[in-house]
Amino acid sequence: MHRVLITDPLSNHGIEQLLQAEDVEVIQKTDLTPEQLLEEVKEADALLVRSQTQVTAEVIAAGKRLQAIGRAGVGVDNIDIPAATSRGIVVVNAPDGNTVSTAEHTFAMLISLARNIPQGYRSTVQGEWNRKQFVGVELNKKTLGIVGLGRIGTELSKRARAFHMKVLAFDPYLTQERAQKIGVTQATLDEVIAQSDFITVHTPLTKETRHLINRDAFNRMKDGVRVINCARGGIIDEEALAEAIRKGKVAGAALDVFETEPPGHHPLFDFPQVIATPHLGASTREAQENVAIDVAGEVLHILRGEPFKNAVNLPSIPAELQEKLRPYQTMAEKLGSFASQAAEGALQEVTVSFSGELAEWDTAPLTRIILKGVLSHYLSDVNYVNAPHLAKERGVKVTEQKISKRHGFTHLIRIHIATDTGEIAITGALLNGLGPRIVRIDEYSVDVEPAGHQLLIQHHDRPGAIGRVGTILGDHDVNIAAMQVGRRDIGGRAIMMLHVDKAVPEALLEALEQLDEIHRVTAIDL
Ligand SMILES: NC(=O)c1ccc[n+]([C@@H]2O[C@H](COP(=O)([O-])OP(=O)(O)OC[C@H]3O[C@@H](n4cnc5c(N)ncnc54)[C@H](O)[C@@H]3O)[C@@H](O)[C@H]2O)c1
Ligand SMILES: O=C(O)CC[C@@H](O)C(=O)O
Repeated sequence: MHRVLITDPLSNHGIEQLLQAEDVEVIQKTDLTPEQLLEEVKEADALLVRSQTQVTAEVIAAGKRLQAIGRAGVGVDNIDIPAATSRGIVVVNAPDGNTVSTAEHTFAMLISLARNIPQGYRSTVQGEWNRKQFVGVELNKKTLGIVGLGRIGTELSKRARAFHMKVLAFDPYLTQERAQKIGVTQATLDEVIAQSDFITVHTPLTKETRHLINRDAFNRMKDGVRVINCARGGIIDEEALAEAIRKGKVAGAALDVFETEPPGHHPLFDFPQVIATPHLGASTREAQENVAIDVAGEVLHILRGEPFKNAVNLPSIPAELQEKLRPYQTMAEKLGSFASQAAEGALQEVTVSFSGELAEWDTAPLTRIILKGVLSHYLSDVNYVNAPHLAKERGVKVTEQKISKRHGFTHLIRIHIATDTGEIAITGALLNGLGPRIVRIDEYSVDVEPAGHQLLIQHHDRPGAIGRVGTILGDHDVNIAAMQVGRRDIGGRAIMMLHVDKAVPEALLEALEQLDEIHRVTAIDL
């Protein structure tokens, strides 16, 4: 039974699929104190949040069973992603579900700002009839500057164009072609700042975007500019904004998000030119149902070991590529595990080479799975989410290579492991009708199914060696299911690969090592 803890208000309709799932227990507890959250998360297999719950490294450490963290929304700045990745916990979000709602809220803030609607409302309901104080401006023919032309920025630009605004957009990933397609003018950040009558930000909050709109930016804006932030508090430097309003540079500001939330009585609220809402961009029935449905479905897939998308801490894999790579995934992990068990010494480097048809594909997901197989021999709690992170943390160099030439096989995966005392290379292939096979161990050709209990014996090629090994296994009641022998030269170095029916006892390993033609014996369990 999977336990899913939900700590922010989510649409029940959205999480219906979780509530109805027979293999899921849903615990909904909102407004938890940090201490209560640390207690509740201990037994959770998945944690679902919106933007209020702070999923800190401490919370993640307390969540010993956590496999997934689901964010019912876009921004994941309330989740310690590196801490989750380090623990191998997948973080998924719902990037599309609240796009329209937030674009509409931003546009509502734009119009409210232009026409002083909140101020007019407050004055009128207080019994005033002040028709001179709230004179506003038209949006028609004005310039809207958008910083961040992603999902929300793009939807907002459509609405601005419908009001005959000129739209300037700055986004490092915006192409001229796309700008023309959606009817905006691609601009630099400086041009947006200097030429816009209204400036709105729609970027994530990152170290690059924190205080992107700062004092220097305000000084370069048009007099009477109006600014909007429905993205994340902190993209606009609030102190610099207050100063720009005081100096008369900024005619108005509309804020849905704040550097600290809730903001309490924020100094900016003392300015009549400032209008504010409590992070309502995504607060519509439609958005909340969308994001809850999306993220609940993703979490369910993760808990059930099914394919999922929208992982924030994993590269997204196109469905077509997922289908291509799926047959190789099990083999990749087995090969990685075999290679690390066959290696001797402290792991230093892992080099993965793909040849044949595999060399033509994006094989990074397979490299992740191989790395999981390799590291699982040395570390517990390794999965393909944290494998690269754990390798890097331990100074293990990981290299991926593509080799176009074929070796008689339609594709090959070769894993070379270098340790502080030596190296070994294992090559595998997926044979039609036979499944995964190890076809080379170092320079020896073999045909080994990477499964069950294996014995890898490195020995000197000598008459009777095989017989003596067989006798010792028999003496220890270990039956041989299959056996492969490979050698370089007659009388030279050679290997035996034995597939045996049960785990190899330590006493058997010691007995084999007594034979003077034996160099090394390794038990490998897959
Ligand atoms: N107020 C709300 O309730 C609410 C709701 C949804 C999203 N948001 C916030 O809005 C943000 C944008 O959401 P989205 O769905 O459009 O995200 P998105 O990822 O689709 O778009 C973000 C865009 O910002 C651009 N960008 C990144 N760094 C930049 C920089 N330094 N300068 C200019 N552009 C930069 C990216 O290239 C991308 O195109 C989210 O990160 C989230 O924080 C707020
Ligand atoms: O959940 C919310 O209400 C806000 C979500 C929003 O900030 C987001 O980043 O998606």
